[in-house]
Amino acid sequence: MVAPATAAPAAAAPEPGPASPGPAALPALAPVDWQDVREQLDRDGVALTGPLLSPAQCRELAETFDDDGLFRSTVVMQRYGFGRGTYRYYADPAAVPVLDALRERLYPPLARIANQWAARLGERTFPLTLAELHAECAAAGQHRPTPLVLRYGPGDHACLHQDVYGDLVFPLQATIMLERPGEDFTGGENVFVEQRPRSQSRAIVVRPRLGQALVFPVQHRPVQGSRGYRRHPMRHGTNAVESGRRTTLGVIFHNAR
Ligand SMILES: O=C(O)CCC(=O)C(=O)O
Ligand SMILES: [Fe+2]
Repeated sequence: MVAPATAAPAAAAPEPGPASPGPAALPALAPVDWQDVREQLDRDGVALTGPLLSPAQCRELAETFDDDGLFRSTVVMQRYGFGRGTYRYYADPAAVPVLDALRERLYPPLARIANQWAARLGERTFPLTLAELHAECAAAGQHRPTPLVLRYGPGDHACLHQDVYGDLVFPLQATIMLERPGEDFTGGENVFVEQRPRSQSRAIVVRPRLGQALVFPVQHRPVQGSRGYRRHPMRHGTNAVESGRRTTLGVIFHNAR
């Protein structure tokens, strides 16, 4: 179980930013304690940040769900056996300022964690800018943006899955809670299952609050064993919503084929 992070550590210095915060200024993103994220990932396989987005920014993003012009495709999950509920892929994430700022600012610290994992597992490393990652995706035939907004009503849920969209997979992703658990909806917890080689799998349940991000592995994470690091495959999903409306933002960094 991951303890809910509520307040930013007092010692975190604010990042320099524009004097008048516009929608893309993300003043609340500054105090992310990346060392804490790293430690949570190492310990639990999943990390919960402090609030990254203001309630107004969450509302703005949740409202994008109803703007048909913003999306390249819409997936009704029950049609594919993915669960129940609807998600929509943004046609151009850069056209949504809060989303664009969020992924640009999450990517470099996540790439540093990804590269530490790569060293542990003997895997490839990743560039430190999203533009370079996307250039590599394009060279691999992966052109389509993957950030998405998901909406669930009562009974809706997401089956356990991995967000792999091609050969090039950036190993970490984030999900941001855009509504208030306990107020806007009940149920709908984020669920993770970690497969432990030659052992029983472990389930993790997390309840992010409004504006908080969950950071977790797309496919697997390195876990220290007696003879070096081993891969623990992980899948994620969403428990059924009991009441109300639940909207989240999914930020996957690699593009799709
Ligand atoms: O419903 C959720 O919060 C999980 C969404 C998800 O699968 C994702 O962000 O990749
Ligand atoms: Fe997902």
